Amino acid sequence: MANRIFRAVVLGPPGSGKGTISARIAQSFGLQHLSSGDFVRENISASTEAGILAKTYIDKDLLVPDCVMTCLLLPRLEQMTRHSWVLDGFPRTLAQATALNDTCSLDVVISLNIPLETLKERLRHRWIHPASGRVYNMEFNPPQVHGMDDISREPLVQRDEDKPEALVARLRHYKDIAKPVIDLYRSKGILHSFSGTETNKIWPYINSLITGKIPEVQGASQTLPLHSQEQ
Ligand SMILES: Nc1nc2c(ncn2[C@@H]2O[C@H](COP(=O)(O)OP(=O)(O)O)[C@@H](O)[C@H]2O)c(=O)[nH]1
Ligand SMILES: Nc1ncnc2c1ncn2[C@@H]1O[C@H](COP(=O)(O)OP(=O)(O)O)[C@@H](O)[C@H]1O
Repeated sequence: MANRIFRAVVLGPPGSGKGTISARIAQSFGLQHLSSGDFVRENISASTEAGILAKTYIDKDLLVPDCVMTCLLLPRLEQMTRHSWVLDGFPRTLAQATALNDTCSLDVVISLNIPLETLKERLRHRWIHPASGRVYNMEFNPPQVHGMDDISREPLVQRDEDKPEALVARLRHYKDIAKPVIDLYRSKGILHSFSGTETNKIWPYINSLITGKIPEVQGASQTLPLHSQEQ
């Protein structure tokens, strides 16, 4: 468990492994894992005002507007001033990065550079358990029982936005809006970029980066829920 507050953000296009790597960071270092996609999906399931609004954009394969995302995310982060966390999926735009900057300071920003063909292939095989946000890949981390979540045994689904026809436009759009965010964190001196086609090969480098940033971390710690609801 970290002895001081530590905050990391993981940036990357859809399918780059933000969720997978953030879950490993959370588990290895005892941090909370916060996922913007999960927040959005929770709000859609709960039919909150923000969730209903967000769904109208997601249904059109669009990003949720900055003001909706910041209203969803920032109050949660403000409640977690005494917790260390790793955040994936936010910020995605410069406006979100600026709003985050006004709320808290970050120790590390990890940017994942994964080739386009690899992203397409991964997302084609990505299946999720909607209720928990648990993510599977039919090749990389298949479920124990085909098509079923390992814990609840409920059916897995493929998200509409992961279907091949929606993918290329999504990935192109990511590049355009991510550049100023990456430039901002590079100028602050906290950006660390990792390239490759396999999460398992990138992971040791990320692990050693974070170990170096929080030397007081006592190695692998307790297992936490991957998609934490903690306040
Ligand atoms: N084949 C393969 N799949 C991976 C690898 N790393 C992650 N995945 C899978 O690729 C998909 C996208 O990963 P995810 O963490 O959801 O990416 P995100 O959209 O950036 O959060 C998921 O189905 C993962 O299980 C890898 O190294 N190889
Ligand atoms: N920071 C954000 N800004 C705008 N929209 C977001 C943000 N995070 C999540 N969303 C919306 O929720 C959807 C699902 O998010 P996520 O699970 O992070 O998907 P992926 O990593 O596959 O893009 C996104 O496609 C987008 O519409």
